Amino acid sequence: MGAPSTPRSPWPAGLLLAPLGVHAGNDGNGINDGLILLLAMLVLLLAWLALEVHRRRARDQQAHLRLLQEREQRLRLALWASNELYWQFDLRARTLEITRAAPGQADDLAMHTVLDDDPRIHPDDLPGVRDRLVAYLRGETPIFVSEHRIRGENGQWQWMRARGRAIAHDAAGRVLRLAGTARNIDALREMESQQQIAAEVLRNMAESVAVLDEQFKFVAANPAFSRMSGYELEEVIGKDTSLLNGDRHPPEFYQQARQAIREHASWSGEMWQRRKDGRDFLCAMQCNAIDDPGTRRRLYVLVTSDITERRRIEHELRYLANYDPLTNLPNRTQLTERLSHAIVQARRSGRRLALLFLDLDNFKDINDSQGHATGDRVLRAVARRLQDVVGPGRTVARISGDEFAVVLEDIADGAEADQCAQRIIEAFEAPLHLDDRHEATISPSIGISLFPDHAQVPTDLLKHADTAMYRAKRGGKRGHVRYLQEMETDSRRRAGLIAALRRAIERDELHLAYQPELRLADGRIAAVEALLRWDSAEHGSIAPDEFIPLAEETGLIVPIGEWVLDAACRTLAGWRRAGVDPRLKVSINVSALQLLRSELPDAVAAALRRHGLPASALELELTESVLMDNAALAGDRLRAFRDLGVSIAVDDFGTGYSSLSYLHRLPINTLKIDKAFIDGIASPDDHEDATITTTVIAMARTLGLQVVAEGVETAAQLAFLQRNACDIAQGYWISRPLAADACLRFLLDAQAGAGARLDRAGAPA
Ligand SMILES: Nc1nc2c(ncn2[C@@H]2O[C@@H]3COP(=O)(O)O[C@H]4[C@@H](O)[C@H](n5cnc6c(=O)[nH]c(N)nc65)O[C@@H]4COP(=O)(O)O[C@H]3[C@H]2O)c(=O)[nH]1
Repeated sequence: MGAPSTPRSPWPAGLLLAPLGVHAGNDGNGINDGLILLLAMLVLLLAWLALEVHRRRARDQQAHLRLLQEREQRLRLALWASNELYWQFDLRARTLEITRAAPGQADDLAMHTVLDDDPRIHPDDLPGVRDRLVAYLRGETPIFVSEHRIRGENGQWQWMRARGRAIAHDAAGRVLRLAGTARNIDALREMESQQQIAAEVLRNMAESVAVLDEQFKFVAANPAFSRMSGYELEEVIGKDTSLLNGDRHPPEFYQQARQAIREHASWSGEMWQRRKDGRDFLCAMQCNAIDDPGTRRRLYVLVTSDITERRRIEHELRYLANYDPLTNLPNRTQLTERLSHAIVQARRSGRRLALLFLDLDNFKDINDSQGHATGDRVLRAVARRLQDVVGPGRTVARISGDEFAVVLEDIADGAEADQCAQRIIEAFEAPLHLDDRHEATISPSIGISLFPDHAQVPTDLLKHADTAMYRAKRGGKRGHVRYLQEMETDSRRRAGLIAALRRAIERDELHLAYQPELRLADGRIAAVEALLRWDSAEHGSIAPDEFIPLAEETGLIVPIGEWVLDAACRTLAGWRRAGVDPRLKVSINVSALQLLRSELPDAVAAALRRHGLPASALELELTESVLMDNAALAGDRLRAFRDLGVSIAVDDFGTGYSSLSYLHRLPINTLKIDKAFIDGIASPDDHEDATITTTVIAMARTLGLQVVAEGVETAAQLAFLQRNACDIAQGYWISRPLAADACLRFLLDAQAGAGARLDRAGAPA
């Protein structure tokens, strides 16, 4: 478009002037005619001009109309193609006029206009729309722009983005109408929201996600990448991923991974990487190739998780599953595995293998008396000692608690296993070094089983070695025993007895027998010893020598001992009420485990209180070996009993190699000379027993201790004891252990008579 040009005349200027010049010289008529002609021509000319102007205007109008139509067509096309609609909003009437372009019937585009006198904007978006409108009307924004939901023709909410401006004002300049375009942006918003979610997911992912170019240079990465690698994004963009390579893999490893990604468009695996701070971390990686649709270049998306910690925990769990954390020795699981392997080898080579099953003697006592920390130190020291003795090539395992095992592969015969067991026992004679100041001495009992002689599979080898170990224990501990088939019945019985013993109290299968003790000086029954009896519903009557060791091993002796204490006190209290001499004492046997438990003095005091007995009515019997084995604690415990007023007897005296001078330092009242010595005192061939007995009696007298002779079976023995001024005699010659009511009759009869009735026919209980 240019400046409007002046309309040009269809006649050249010379033509208009030329007729005027021709008639310039004519007279009057000639002048009139000429004038008329001239006027006529002028009229014609004017008429022609008017016509021409009219035609021209018509042409211009048509051209303008075409232009307008063209423009309108273009506008329709633009509206239709851009998917926009045209709107006008009347601020006073609050009506919204919407015009859309849509294909008409004749393949043209038609405009459809609808007037909405109740435009519905989503209530959540309404305040925002209002604010933006007000901002525009106040001139705060150059145009009105808003994204909001309106109710569409189908009744559904649709997101629209509207842009518009004022198109009409009133005289005061206030805006009357706004107009503009708007488009549905549902799809756009959906896409934006998906992009936002994807971006948010990437941002919050624990896995590091990095995008690499074809040369394996970083293009992008999420925050987890920085957390994992220690590098900020800007430090790595454009850098090669080898920036993270450590030296845990050879360079070829990384090359092969890249090669695999290039060839297969995908790679996954584990890789050690190095953080910015130099620490290595183990990654699980997944790398996939993608083709950027925009640039058509190939990219790699690398998703990485740090599995260092997970792997460490896995290792730890595997270690815990196979090793004992206290001693670092293989545990039972690992032992079984190694045994299986060793069995396969032995089968191939035709050689033997031995399994040594070790249990520490009296370990329970150490644990109970000196605490678990000391117990743990002992176990660690035992593990070291065992490894030293058997040598590095052999498996030493800790099975549980104080049980260990040694596997001897490739041995010729059982004798070789015996020798190794003996070496172990001797090695434990030297004290174990616990720390700079503490030592402990402990011995093992060892059971031995052999492949192929005794078993074919690890579990049986273990079971048989365990059985043999129990036999070694019962054989006096600190020894080794090889498995024999016959032991099987034994161990089955043991297991059965233990199970039955656990239920003995609740099933009321226990009772006490009482054996009177005779004062030789005046024939009075000074005490009765309470002896435990067990009549098992399944196993019949079991001797204390059989079930007491089982109760001690299993710890059942603690509740059973409490039961004995209570039952003995109850019986004595009943007897007292029945008229028995109140000077009569009841003595009960106390096992090592009971002594070691700090609750025993309180339990004793409580039982006495419960049954209204004075402390002087109770005597506790402890075997000499219990006192010797627990020397450190025994003194304290015994003093607690002395403070209570309860007396203490040393049972089985003479069997435990203790010195009287040691025992003298303990607050004890009575020595009970073991039956083994009494058996020989009246025999003319056995001077040794007689000498020992008289010496013990004499020494005890000088130390102010009372002496009881156990197991007196004959009148001759009794006479010997009387002659040698023994204080008290106990044994079948005086009375067998009696049931409580029988014992009561015995006591009352004895009181009634002049001295004890020597009841050789008394029914044993
Ligand atoms: N051959 C023979 N034996 C005689 C004679 N006089 C007594 N005896 C037996 O010798 C044992 C004496 O008990 P002990 O040395 O304390 O030895 C007891 C004691 O160490 C233990 N025991 C018994 N009752 C209990 C208890 O309640 N608690 C604990 N911890 N141990 C107990 O069991 C062991 C055996 O007890 P019992 O079988 O009752 O055997 C009793 C008794 O019946 C005799 O003239 N000749």
